[in-house]
Amino acid sequence: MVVGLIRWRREFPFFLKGKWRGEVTERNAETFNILPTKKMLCCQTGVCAPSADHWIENCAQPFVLFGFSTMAEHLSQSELDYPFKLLEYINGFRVSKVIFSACEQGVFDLLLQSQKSLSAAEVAQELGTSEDSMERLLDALVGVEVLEVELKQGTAYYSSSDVANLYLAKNSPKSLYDMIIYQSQTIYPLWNNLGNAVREGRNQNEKTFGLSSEDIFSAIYRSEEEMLKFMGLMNSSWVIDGHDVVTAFDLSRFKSIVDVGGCSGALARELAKVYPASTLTVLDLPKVIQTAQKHFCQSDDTIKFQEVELFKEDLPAADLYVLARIIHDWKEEKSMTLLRKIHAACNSGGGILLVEAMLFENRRGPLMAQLFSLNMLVQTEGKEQPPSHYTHMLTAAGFTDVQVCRTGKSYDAILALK
Ligand SMILES: C[S@@+](CC[C@H](N)C(=O)[O-])C[C@H]1O[C@@H](n2cnc3c(N)ncnc32)[C@H](O)[C@@H]1O
Repeated sequence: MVVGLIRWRREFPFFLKGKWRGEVTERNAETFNILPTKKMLCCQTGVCAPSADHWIENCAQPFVLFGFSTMAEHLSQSELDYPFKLLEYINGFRVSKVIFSACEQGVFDLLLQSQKSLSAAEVAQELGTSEDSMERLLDALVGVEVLEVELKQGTAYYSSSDVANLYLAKNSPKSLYDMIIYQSQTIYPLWNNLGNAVREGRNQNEKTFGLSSEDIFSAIYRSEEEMLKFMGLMNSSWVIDGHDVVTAFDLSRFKSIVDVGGCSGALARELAKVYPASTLTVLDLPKVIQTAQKHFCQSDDTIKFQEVELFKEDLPAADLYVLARIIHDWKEEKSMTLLRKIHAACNSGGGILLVEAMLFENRRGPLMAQLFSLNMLVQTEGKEQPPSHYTHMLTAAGFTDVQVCRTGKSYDAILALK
């Protein structure tokens, strides 16, 4: 038993909500440096943590959840008595579907707009659904703590939680609606063929959508509607993760920044907010740039867009190249070609920032990155990697001074210099 962690748990009520029921054993303590004096946890995989306080404030909570709750080999005695966590995982797909379905039906938007709690009959009538089915859906949403319920004279009245209003309502500035729609309508069918992907070792675009598994972006952009949905997915990630990623390092010395494969421009906008003295240019395929300009541009945009076929055309010179979720799409040789090309185009004294969900070196997590890697299997030709792998690739492409920063959220950053 590790005293430091027990103290830490007492101080963070979040951790006591019953989400994690495992004991800390010597073995799972190995995954982290546990610092009893600081009463905090820190990853031991060679990453930078600016300070203990930074970890406590910014990193520790989700990090710990993913780290500890997924180590099957470290299941505690209580988990052996009754497999709470295992059952939660086994039913995880149902929880996802409850949230997906409620978003698709417009439940969260209706509850936000109504300004008062509504009965299942009222929600069903407004949304044109079966009353009994809607009541079950609303109850399940209460169970997963995104709705609240109150009984008045035997009738249940449902209202949104703050979390639902902020992240699940379609028009909230922090809405994850587009992410949910893509997960529900594209990722979920692909994951239905996960077993096949594991057997065959390749993506499931052909089996799922009848499309060639060779050209991954032709499959992803198979129609204008699919392209918009994918771009919406990419866009919504940076609404919640963008700030942490762009402030992982001080990038203010790079006066010209190019976001390579920058899609809707969401991450470039975050960079522009934090580094207003730098110019920001988004490079992407012509049809993506045109769609970004048509559907994602904002009136106060300072970012520029440029159509480039990354593997066929020259790249513009710049001080910093940002590659967010690019390397994880491709086979190693193709990624190396791109990294070498960027190194050649980069101004001297410039650099490259890789943004990816990075695996732990010891292979024990984070669960989110492990799941993303399986997602790369079913949809692309790439995979997620630990920092040492990216470091090796960057060094082989000619970059030096590689620094890694774990944000403690879904995406991490690596900066290297020319
Ligand atoms: C996984 S997405 C990442 C998007 C963005 N960086 C982000 O993190 O939100 C990969 C991006 O690379 C772009 N891309 C793929 N192949 C490309 C190519 N050959 N030339 C230019 N861009 C390409 C895609 O259009 C897409 O925007």
